[in-house]
Amino acid sequence: MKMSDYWTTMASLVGMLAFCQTILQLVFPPELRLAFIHFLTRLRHVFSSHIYFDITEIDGVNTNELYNAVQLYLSSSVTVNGAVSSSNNNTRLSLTRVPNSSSVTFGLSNNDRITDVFNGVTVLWEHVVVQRQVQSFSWRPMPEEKRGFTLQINKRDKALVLDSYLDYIVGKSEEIRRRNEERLLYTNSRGVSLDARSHPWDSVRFKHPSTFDTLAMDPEKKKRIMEDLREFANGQGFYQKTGRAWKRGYLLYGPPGTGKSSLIAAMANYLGYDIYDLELTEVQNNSELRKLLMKTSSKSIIVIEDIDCSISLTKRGKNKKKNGSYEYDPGLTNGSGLEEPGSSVTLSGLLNFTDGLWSCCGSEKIFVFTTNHIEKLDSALLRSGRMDMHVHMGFCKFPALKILLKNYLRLEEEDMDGVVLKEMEECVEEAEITPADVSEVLIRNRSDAEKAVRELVSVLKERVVKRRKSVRLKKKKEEGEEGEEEAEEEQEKRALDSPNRNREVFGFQDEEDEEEEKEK
Ligand SMILES: Nc1ncnc2c1ncn2[C@@H]1O[C@H](COP(=O)(O)OP(=O)(O)OP(=O)(O)O)[C@@H](O)[C@H]1O
Ligand SMILES: [Mg+2]
Repeated sequence: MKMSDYWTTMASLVGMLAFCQTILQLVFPPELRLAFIHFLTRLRHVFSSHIYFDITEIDGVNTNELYNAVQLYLSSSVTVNGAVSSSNNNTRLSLTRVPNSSSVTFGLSNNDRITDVFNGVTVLWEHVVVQRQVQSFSWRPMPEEKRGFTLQINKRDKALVLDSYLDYIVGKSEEIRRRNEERLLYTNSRGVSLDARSHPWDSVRFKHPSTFDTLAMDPEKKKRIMEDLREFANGQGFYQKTGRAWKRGYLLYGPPGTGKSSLIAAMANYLGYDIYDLELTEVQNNSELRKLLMKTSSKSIIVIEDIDCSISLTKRGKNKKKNGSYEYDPGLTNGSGLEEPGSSVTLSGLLNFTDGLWSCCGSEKIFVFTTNHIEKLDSALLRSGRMDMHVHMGFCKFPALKILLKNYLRLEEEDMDGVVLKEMEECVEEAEITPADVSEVLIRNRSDAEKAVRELVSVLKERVVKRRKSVRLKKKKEEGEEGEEEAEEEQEKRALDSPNRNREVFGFQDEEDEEEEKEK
């Protein structure tokens, strides 16, 4: 064919295309045009040797976890698997960097394609993004996008893809997430639309440095928690065999600053789970609570912090409504008993949240409640099955103190003066000091380890004196006596500061003797 003939044919083809497009636009109104294109696509699929699978971002009401898995898997294929990226030189990649994230994420651009090879079979992925129809009236300012991946495979490879390729992708994506060591922290806010397509949780990258190594707590207790978590994460078979929902509840209780939130972060880092921090006061009713639960993904920790404060708890039976339901006083009544309209998260709603049928949608979920006042909680909330493990986070003891010294000052036990260590060991429990307070002293003096230890010892002693004073005062009040408090306090201080002080001066010997007497 001559060059001029070639160009003539090309020009007539382009002309024909333009004509067809004009006809299409004239004949079909915009809504019908899309349907017609869909029809043509289907027609092509029927006669094609290929089969297509659509994996949409939203699956009915829930987020489609397979979509997220494919996205993560493909983004890693693009960067890690040279074979894939080199065969897709024309692929356009989108680059994203989420706030708080250190890494850049690659992804397929809208409506772009990429090939992947699995067990010698080549498959084609397309990232399909379609603008939703802009409605004449909408509460949402921006038109929404409908996203999904289309997987194109040869019909003869269908069995292989369905049997193992998709499982492989899910497994691989989980591995990538764990490796990235970046999890998401979700939170809910009031008034978020809960329709099927929207996501009621806002998320940020979660990079909390707390781990079980940095956590100051009794090593035995720590070991038990870690074992429990490990057994839970590996327990799919067990939960299935015993007919239990694959979930576990933890109640963390103890005074402020003892590490409850730090433990939650350590759990998330240990298991590689996301955290859903549920702000209960922002939830308006049970049905909203249920919808929030439905939109959580598996492998996650659902946290309600300070359950006794975020929502003022009324024990079951105390605040029974006429219709037989029980309710929380969400702190809005100010004790007046007048409830704000629209706020009716009930105790049974919360119990269902943790233990009802809905709690099993998705699997591998851990519920964690924290409180400073366990005695305020309804016993129904605390029973096994809801809160399987109760963890008391208490004041700092000597083993925990050693962990803090190691973390903050890099001081091992053997690096320290034996006398100082002994002093700390003797004072720390009686001082009733929280790990947060110890951390504060150590952070303040972190550039000078010696000074930090000195200050810590003096803080511990001061607290011991104060505590003994308050105990004595209390005792005297009970006995109705007035005492020589000042003099006794002074004597106590001198005893603690004396270089020749021994256990008798400290008064420990007396206490032990007393205890021995009692035992006798
Ligand atoms: N057990 C601990 N191990 C290590 N650090 C701790 C521990 N407890 C407290 N801290 C330090 O104190 C700070 C406060 O701790 P955290 O927020 O975990 O306490 P909390 O028990 O959740 O307190 P609250 O009841 O007020 O929420 C943390 O930043 C952490 O550095
Ligand atoms: Mg906390």
